[in-house]
Amino acid sequence: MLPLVDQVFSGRTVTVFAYGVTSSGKTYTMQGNGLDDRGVIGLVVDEIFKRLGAAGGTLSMSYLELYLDAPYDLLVPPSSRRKLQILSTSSAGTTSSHSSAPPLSFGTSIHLPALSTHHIESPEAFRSLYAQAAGNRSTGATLLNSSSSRSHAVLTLYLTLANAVVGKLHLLDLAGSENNNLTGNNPSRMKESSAINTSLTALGLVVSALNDNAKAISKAASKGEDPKLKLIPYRSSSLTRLLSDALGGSSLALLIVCLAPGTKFRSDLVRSVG
Ligand SMILES: Nc1ncnc2c1ncn2[C@@H]1O[C@H](COP(=O)(O)OP(=O)(O)OP(=O)(O)O)[C@@H](O)[C@H]1O
Repeated sequence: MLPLVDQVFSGRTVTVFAYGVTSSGKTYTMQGNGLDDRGVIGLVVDEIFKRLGAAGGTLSMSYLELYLDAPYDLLVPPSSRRKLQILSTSSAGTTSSHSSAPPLSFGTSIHLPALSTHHIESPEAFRSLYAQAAGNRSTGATLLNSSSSRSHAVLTLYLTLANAVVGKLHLLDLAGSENNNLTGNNPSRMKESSAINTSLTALGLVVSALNDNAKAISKAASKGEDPKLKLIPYRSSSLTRLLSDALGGSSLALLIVCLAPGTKFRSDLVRSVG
């Protein structure tokens, strides 16, 4: 993780995903279990604050969930919960139905004008805000996990350094891919499961198209030709749309694959690492 924090401090956009079948430990990996057993999020925030002392600068956060493919702000009280609008900036630089981007923008071409951002003064302040927000996340019981995440959670840390460098870190706890025969899902859980599986497929197709394009570019370069590039299907889900700036280009991503033990997860294991 430390090299990725270096990259955020040099102004890159970095994304860390926890991916895997339901109940494989994605939430545990990302958020840990208290101060003595910190997950990726707690460890990264502590590291950023350690470095901020020397570099000078500020840290802010936003935290949203994608539930049934729609974004909701986790940092507002549940009573104020409403679906957020995702706006795209056209190539001409104007935002459809909005003229200017918020100062801390989710992406250079994607904006969520109503998404709240919060300045964080210390790791303790972060922990308090994060704990409240994590409690607002949509969870439900399945046969495989009594507290299964029914949404993708996207925590974004916005770093603004004294030297004007701006870096961004997305930390994603993806909802788990699900086999309804194993989870014993009821009809509403099946609707959630279908949205989860559809968006994970969309993410896989984006990554696959990016890899194909990278290969096409290097093959064409070796022959001195122009590469034939595929259209990247960012618009096929809210997840890939939100992350369109973070997947590809000069951005970096790390996929943490969580594997569940047991023969019943064999095919999921093969798919996850394939
Ligand atoms: N490495 C680990 N050490 C100890 N407990 C773990 C570990 N990984 C997971 N667990 C426990 O296993 C259970 C399921 O883990 P978790 O909720 O993180 O799975 P998940 O992949 O996020 O599931 P879902 O996709 O259904 O939300 C939790 O009770 C969690 O505390």
